Amino acid sequence: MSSSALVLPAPAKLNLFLHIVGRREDGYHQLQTVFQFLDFGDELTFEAHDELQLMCDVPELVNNDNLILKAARLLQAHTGCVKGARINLVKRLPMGGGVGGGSSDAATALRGLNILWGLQLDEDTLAELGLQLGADVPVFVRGYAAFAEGVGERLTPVTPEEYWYLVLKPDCHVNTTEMFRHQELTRDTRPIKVCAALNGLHGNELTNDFQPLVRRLYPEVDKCLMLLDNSGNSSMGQAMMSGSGACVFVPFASREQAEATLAGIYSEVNGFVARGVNTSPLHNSISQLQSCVN
Ligand SMILES: C[C@](O)(CO)[C@H](O)COP(=O)(O)OP(=O)(O)OC[C@H]1O[C@@H](n2ccc(N)nc2=O)[C@H](O)[C@@H]1O
Ligand SMILES: Nc1ncnc2c1ncn2[C@@H]1O[C@H](COP(=O)(O)OP(=O)(O)OP(=O)(O)O)[C@@H](O)[C@H]1O
Repeated sequence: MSSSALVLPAPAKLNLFLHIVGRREDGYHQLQTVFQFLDFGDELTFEAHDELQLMCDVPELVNNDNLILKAARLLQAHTGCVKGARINLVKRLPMGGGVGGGSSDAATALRGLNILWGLQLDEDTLAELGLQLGADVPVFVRGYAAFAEGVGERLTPVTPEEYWYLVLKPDCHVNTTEMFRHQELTRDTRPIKVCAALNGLHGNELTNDFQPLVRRLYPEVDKCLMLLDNSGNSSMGQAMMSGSGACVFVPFASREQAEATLAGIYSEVNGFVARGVNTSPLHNSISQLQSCVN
C-alpha cells in the first residue's frame, strides 16, 4: 500500500425498529425506521490506478455485481471521469445480515472516489446516486442517525441513546428481495410521527415487521432471539432483528455488560459487541482528512 492510499471505514447500521407502512406501484415498500450506525464495519483502501480494480479477502465478492464497482461505474458515467482506482475491501460485516454491509461499502466507495478523483460532487448528488444503488445507501452517504421514511431515503436526523450493542449472527443468510416479496409480510402498519418513534425506542410497541416472518422461516434467527430473551441479561431494551435479518441485537448501558452476555452464549452462536453511534465513522474519518488538508 502506498503512502498516498486513502483508507476509509464502511460501518454497519442497525434498524432500531422497522415498520412497513405501504407499497408503491413499482413494488418498492414504504418504510418507517430509525437508522443508527455501529463503530464496527468493513474497511476500504483507495489508490490511484489506470484501471478500475477490486481486491477482497473474500474472493467470491470480487465480481462485476459488487456494489463498490457499481458505485465506481456510476460515478464515472455521471461525471465523465476516466480515471481508475485500485480498491481493497476488508470484509468484516456478515453478508445478508441486515446490517447494511454492501450498502455501506457502496457509500464509502462514492465518498472515497469523490475524493480520490477530485470530483467535488456535493452530498445531495452523492445521496441521489447512492439511491440508484440501493435504498440503504443514502443514509450511509449522509452519515447521521436518522428517522427514515419513503423507501428509506427521506431522512430526519435524530440522536437516539448511543448504547453498546450485542449483535448475534445467526448461521443463515436472509435474502432481502425474497422477504419483501413474501405474501405473508404485513405491509399496513399505521404510520407514526418522529417523536413517537424516538419515545418508543427499545420499548415493546415498536417492532420489526420482518421479524415474525423471518423467525418462522429461519429457525437460526428464532434461536438467537430466544437465547437473548432467556439469557437473564441486564439489557436496556428488547432483542430485535435488524433490517430484513438475519442479525439480531440487544442494547446495553456498558461494553462490559454486552461482552459478559456474549461470553455466556458464545459456544452456541457467533456475535460481536459494538457501540451505536449517531455520526458515521466514515464521516469522522473524512472530517479528519479535511482538517489535515486545511
Ligand atoms: C430492509 C432494509 O435493509 C431496511 O433498512 C432496506 O429496506 C433494504 O435496503 P437495500 O438492501 O439497500 O435494498 P435494495 O438493494 O434497494 O433492494 C433490494 C430489493 O428489496 C426490495 N425493496 C427494497 C427496499 C424497499 N424499501 N422496498 C422494497 O421492496 C425490492 O424488491 C428490491 O429489489
Ligand atoms: N460490497 C459488498 N459486500 C457484501 N455483499 C455485496 C457487496 N456487493 C454486492 N453484494 C451482494 O449483496 C448481497 C447482500 O449483501 P449485504 O451484506 O449488503 O446484505 P444485508 O446486510 O442484508 O444488506 P441490507 O441490510 O442492506 O439488506 C450479498 O450476498 C452479495 O451477493
